[in-house]
Amino acid sequence: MIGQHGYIFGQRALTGGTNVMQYLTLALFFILAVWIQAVDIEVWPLFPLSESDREQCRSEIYCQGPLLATVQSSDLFIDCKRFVDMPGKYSEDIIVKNFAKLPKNASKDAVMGFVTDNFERPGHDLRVVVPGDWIEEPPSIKKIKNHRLREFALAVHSKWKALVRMVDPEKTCQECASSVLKLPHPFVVPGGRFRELYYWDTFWILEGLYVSGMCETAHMNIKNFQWMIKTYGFIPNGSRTYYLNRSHPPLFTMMVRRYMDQCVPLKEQSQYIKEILPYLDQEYMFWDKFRSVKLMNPTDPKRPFRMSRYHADTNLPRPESFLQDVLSAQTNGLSTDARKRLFQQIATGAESGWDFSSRWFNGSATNFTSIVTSNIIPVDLNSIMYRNEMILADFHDLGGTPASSKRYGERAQNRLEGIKTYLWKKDEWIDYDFVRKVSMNSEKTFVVSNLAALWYGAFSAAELSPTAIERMLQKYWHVLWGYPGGIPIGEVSSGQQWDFPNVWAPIQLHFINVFEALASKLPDGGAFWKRRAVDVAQKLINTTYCGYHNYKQFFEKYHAQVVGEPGGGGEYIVQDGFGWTNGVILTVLDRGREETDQETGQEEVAFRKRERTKSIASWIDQHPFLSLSILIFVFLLLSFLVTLIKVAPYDPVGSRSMSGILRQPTPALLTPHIGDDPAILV
Ligand SMILES: OC[C@H]1O[C@H](O[C@H]2O[C@H](CO)[C@@H](O)[C@H](O)[C@H]2O)[C@H](O)[C@@H](O)[C@@H]1O
Repeated sequence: MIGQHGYIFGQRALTGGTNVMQYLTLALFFILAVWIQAVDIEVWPLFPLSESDREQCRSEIYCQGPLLATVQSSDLFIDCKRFVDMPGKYSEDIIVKNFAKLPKNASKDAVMGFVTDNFERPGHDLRVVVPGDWIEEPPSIKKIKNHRLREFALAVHSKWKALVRMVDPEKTCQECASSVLKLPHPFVVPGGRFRELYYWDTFWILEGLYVSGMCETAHMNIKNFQWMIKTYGFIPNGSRTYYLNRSHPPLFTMMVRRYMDQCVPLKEQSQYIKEILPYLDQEYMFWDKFRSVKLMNPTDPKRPFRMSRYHADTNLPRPESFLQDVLSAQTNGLSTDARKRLFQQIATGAESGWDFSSRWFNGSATNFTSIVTSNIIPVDLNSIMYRNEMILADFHDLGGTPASSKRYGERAQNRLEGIKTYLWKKDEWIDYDFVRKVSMNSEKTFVVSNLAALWYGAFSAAELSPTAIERMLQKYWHVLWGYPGGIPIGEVSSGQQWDFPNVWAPIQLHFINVFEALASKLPDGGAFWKRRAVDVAQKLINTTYCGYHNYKQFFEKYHAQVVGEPGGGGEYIVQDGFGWTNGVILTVLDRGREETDQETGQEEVAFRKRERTKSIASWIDQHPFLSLSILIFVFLLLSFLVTLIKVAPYDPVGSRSMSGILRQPTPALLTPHIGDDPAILV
């Protein structure tokens, strides 16, 4: 771009008559352009936005102010999110004026009347769309031989039709108030109360879409993220104005990498990288500029470690959980400043995606005044950033910008050393509180993020051998394999949703990947770890399958101790849908085709037998008289045959006797059909 400007300038300079000054200016521009390319990463973004430029949520309805406070404090709905998802029937100005007409201390009924008069139901400004690339039976699902699992996968696959949304401009007037971000393309929502696009959820949703053969829908989500980066300079938590002051775990670069591998033909990949890189650089810049903390490097103080933290840009209650946040502050009688700090820390907890977890508290997780998310250097976030830096180094290399590639490589190396210095504790990684300068979680209660560096490969393979990883995993045997419902998020039971006993599908997939990768690195082929991966996969399928059969729902989280039961805790009831659960189920079923195939014989035979029995039973049910007549007829026939055998002369050879014939095994019956189930021999 800079080169292009230089060229145009040069054209004008040449046509307007050449002079030394013009050449000098041209040369100066050229030098500037080269310098800009060479200095630090800070100058890369294509869409530079200063702190003050960055759009904040200023809406008096959806973000802050007396209207929001009055409606939410009136406790009209079970879930505060309901109100901030309601589009207005009029513009914000008109609604605010209508609100001013309400008397001070208006009754609950009066506030409800105001809401009904001025707002539509949540989701009114969104349209459900059936994605164009959705087909009844995608080839990869057809290939699942096990009948029940195939049907299960199809049930999950059919959920995409209910989870894809589009902003619907026709439903509301142009200037009507709404918290919806006007995404240009269709997007996949998690489901239930989550009616908008969610940043990190989308990673696992896309994984499921690949199994469903829906590259186009996956691409639409990616393009929406590109639009967000261009419009806001970063990717918010979700596509609502009230999420504009925080992001989510930064998985976009990894999503793009996977999308490219899955959907972009090899010969188009280098062009695709060139197109997408400015967006990835910009996202990286956001995290680097607004979420970095420099930590002392003891071996080289001039080269501090640049580590990441979560840090929401607000000190107000979260609009979608307004009452909870205000009550947390009130019950603890906090000063104005302390309230602001509390709200900032809570919103930061939401940015982490783990909202909420005992991980973020330096006291009891039931008392929000001890939440310190912003003060923590989290293992998972820094592992994600490390992986992003590695991918960006690779992309710049492929995209023909080796200097940038080198800089990202150096960043990755710096972070790796930082992780080792501050987070690594003998045989796991532990979050670090850089304010108090202590490791979190001093009681040594296990939380799965202590192994998150394994999920993203953020450790030095030279220093951590496969055997050391095996030891590390075996130490937590009771958590990783001790529960029938899968791997719980940790051992602490606090009542928060990112604590025991909740099992989250994405975490199961992380561990399946780790065990598979470990197996591939072991000299004996890693049969043991392959089995462990299958074990986790099997538990995920068992619990989601039973959950679906018992409740006809795909839950957002499950219970570690009771197969098929939803998880709980936190500030809203467990949701049905559910984007990332569906994505992980499809991925696991697709990958585990080998394993499920081995069981196909027995499974299929047992299934068909049950189906046959069921259909015979239902036929009898429908034709009671006919069935009775057949029964009497068979009885009479048998009695007649028995009498006949009794009176027939004894034949010692047996070849022609009835009983002899009945004993003759026919080759067809001896050949096990599908599987060796003895049931088929009858
Ligand atoms: O409304 C409360 C919070 O809800 C979201 O968090 C939870 O759901 C998200 C969507 O599935 C998920 O990404 C997150 O990990 C969950 O904890 C939302 O992301 C929060 O910002 C919000 O405060």
